Amino acid sequence: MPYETPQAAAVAWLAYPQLAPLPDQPTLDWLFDEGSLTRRLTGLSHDHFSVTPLFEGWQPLRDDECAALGLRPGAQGWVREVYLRGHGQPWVFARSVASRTALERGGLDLETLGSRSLGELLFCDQAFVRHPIEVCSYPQDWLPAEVASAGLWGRRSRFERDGLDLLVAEVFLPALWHAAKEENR
Ligand SMILES: C=C(O[C@@H]1C=C(C(=O)O)C=C[C@H]1O)C(=O)O
Repeated sequence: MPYETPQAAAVAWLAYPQLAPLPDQPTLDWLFDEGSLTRRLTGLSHDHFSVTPLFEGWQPLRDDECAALGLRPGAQGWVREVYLRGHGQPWVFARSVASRTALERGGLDLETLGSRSLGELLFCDQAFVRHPIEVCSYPQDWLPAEVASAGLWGRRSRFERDGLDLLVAEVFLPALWHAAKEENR
């Protein structure tokens, strides 16, 4: 199951100009990097990168997701939740969603993605345009229990191709920050 929660956990997604105080530079550098996170993690892990699906299925999307995708509240969508792992450790929790109507119009098969990275698909297809990244302190209740903790940075952005919108949210877990620090020592 995805980590369904009361919608009340209000989440404030902020674009870069709205962010005050700013986090430190290494954090900003990860949060607002517009390149493929899959590729960056593959590099950081020296090719010991993997994707583990946690949940994939149709669900009513959360209110903040419907708002970002311009859908009515409670609209159905495809939900894919995964860990992006380095050396087998969960480094990032990612949740990607798209509306059922947009997916049914065609062109993107998320159901058969499995442990292949969605990032490869998005970044290999030049037609996808990435919209500006927004960040938040990700609600603890929306994380899998084994990594749930308050105050973790999350980010999201919309990838768009011919009217098909995919909203990708990524939450940076403590093991990622640890690995990134080690790399810079
Ligand atoms: C958007 C990207 O794709 C990543 C891969 C995902 C997946 O396979 O489900 C989910 C979110 C992303 O972190 C990326 O690599 O930048």
